[in-house]
Amino acid sequence: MTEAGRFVTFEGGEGVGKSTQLDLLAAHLRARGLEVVTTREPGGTPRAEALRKVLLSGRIAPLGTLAEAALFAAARLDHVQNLIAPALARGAFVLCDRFTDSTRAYQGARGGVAPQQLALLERAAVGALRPDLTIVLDLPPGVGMNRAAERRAARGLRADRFEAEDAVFHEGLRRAFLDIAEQEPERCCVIDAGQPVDAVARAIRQLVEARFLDAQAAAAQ
Ligand SMILES: Nc1ncnc2c1ncn2[C@@H]1O[C@H](COP(=O)(O)OP(=O)(O)O)[C@@H](O)[C@H]1O
Ligand SMILES: Cc1cn([C@H]2C[C@H](O)[C@@H](COP(=O)(O)OP(=O)(O)O)O2)c(=O)[nH]c1=O
Repeated sequence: MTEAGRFVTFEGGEGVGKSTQLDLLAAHLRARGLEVVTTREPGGTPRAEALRKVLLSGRIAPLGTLAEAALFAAARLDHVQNLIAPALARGAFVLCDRFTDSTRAYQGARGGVAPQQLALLERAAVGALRPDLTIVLDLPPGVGMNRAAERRAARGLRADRFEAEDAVFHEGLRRAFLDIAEQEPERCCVIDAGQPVDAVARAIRQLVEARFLDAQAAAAQ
């Protein structure tokens, strides 16, 4: 468990619906009167957002995946110290779009950085902090990539460093997230993201309520 608050992360490949579902869960929890902080990685603080720009531009890629992993960790260190940890200490729900599992999947499983090196970077960035719950949104990569491409077209954006990777990369990513969920079943929950938005949102609400809010209500009785 984290400190007083609750730390929930959303993970999965591109276009699986992480930010859509994060916003819906935030609205639901706020309607119940809870303090909710929504954030994302890489980013979440001004310094980490500056690192995000460089990472997603692809300018770090020539330095290799270990250097990329180190920069993701640097962004995460600032994010944890200045936003996530203080919010948890206040007792807030912190909902984060991607976190350490994205580094494990993208830079580790797909990028080939050794697990021991990733573990060192992770420890330096987050210390003992672990998400209380990680929601892994699972979708065949073709569907997610199409969704992400439609979203980009609607916003007039180009594919970033990772969206531009090929189908084999994205299929491997899906497997990597499912493997993480299998290894840590108490922390991770896999949800079928191919369902309509409302059905996915309902599944997530039920999960969060059962895990955090029902238990709280029972303890208060
Ligand atoms: N369950 C869903 N079914 C169909 N389209 C969806 C669903 N969830 C999200 N989308 C759409 O897919 C695109 C990507 O969703 P988004 O939440 O931005 O994904 P992510 O944050 O995982 O990249 C958006 O245009 C969004 O409206
Ligand atoms: C947090 C994190 C993200 N990433 C990648 C995954 C995404 O391609 C990108 C973040 O872009 P973003 O637009 O937030 O993700 P999405 O496309 O799912 O909406 O950075 C890593 O490679 N390692 C990490 O540790």
